[in-house]
Amino acid sequence: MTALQGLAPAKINLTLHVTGQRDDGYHLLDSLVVFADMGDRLTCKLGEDRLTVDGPMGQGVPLGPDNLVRRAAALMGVEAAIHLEKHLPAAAGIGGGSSDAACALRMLRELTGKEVPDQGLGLGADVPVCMIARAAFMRGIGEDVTAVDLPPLHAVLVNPRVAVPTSAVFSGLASKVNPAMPPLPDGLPAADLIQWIAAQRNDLEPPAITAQPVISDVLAALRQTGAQLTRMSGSGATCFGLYPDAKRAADAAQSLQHSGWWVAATVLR
Ligand SMILES: C[C@@](CO)(OP(=O)(O)O)[C@H](O)COP(=O)(O)OP(=O)(O)OC[C@H]1O[C@@H](n2ccc(N)nc2=O)[C@H](O)[C@@H]1O
Ligand SMILES: Nc1ncnc2c1ncn2[C@@H]1O[C@H](COP(=O)(O)OP(=O)(O)O)[C@@H](O)[C@H]1O
Repeated sequence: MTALQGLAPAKINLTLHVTGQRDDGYHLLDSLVVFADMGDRLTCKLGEDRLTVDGPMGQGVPLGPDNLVRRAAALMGVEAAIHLEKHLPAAAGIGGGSSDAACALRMLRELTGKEVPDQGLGLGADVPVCMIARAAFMRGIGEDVTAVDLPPLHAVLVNPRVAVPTSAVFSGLASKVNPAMPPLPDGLPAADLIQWIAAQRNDLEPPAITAQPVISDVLAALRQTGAQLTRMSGSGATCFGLYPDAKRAADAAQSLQHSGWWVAATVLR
């Protein structure tokens, strides 16, 4: 029986503008999303229905039918043995569960030849963008995904090891209707792109900081490493800093190792 291996990369919202709310409570988003060169690792084989989890962040990940990779197999209508090597913190604003689900869906699509219903939207608003796992604009509640070419960005990701539930952060928004992103000019080099991103927002940052004030400390620590831009991703608590090159990102990550926080230097694409 063929076994496939895949990477479920961390998802980073470089910008996240909340522009409205639908009648069902879901919020309308306008977000520029990129993916790291690191993440969880999955192995998938058709046959027995089984999930095993290990890896440095495997503790506490649900093993039952609510795990998003098991829900991915159920959505595809197949039984599969899936092994998940967890490297990303959960409930962290970097789509760990959504990216795992998307990776499982891609592998099951390849193994079965079946189409993925609705690009996996039923498993979470972040799953469609995680299906393409490359730089994209994400709009609607997450279902409207358009790939975009960006220069690679050198980054450090920092999570203070506190879980932030997404729905609670959306509920804490002071305003549900905020300005959309302006159009992104074509072909910006990295330095100009970073300036453009700096002029945008993550509207979920203030309510996430209210829920977990340590996020302010993470942003301040990243600023002190000389990052060109610091911001929170998604509903938090993971924050990122952007740097002009890989050496400066690696040095920044090294200088944050003593914090006890989860720290990763990476390239975003
Ligand atoms: C906020 C974002 C930004 O990329 O990222 P994360 O912080 O999760 O990484 C995503 O929209 C999260 O996507 P995902 O985590 O898949 O969301 P879901 O499981 O569908 O929804 C979890 C909860 O978030 C809220 N939610 C989510 C998406 C959206 N457009 N509007 C919402 O209001 C709802 O309260 C929902 O019950
Ligand atoms: N494969 C998975 N990995 C991590 N968390 C998962 C997984 N499947 C289900 N979950 C649940 O989903 C919740 C949200 O996790 P995650 O997708 O990592 O967060 P976020 O939406 O903030 O990026 C977790 O609290 C966890 O209980």
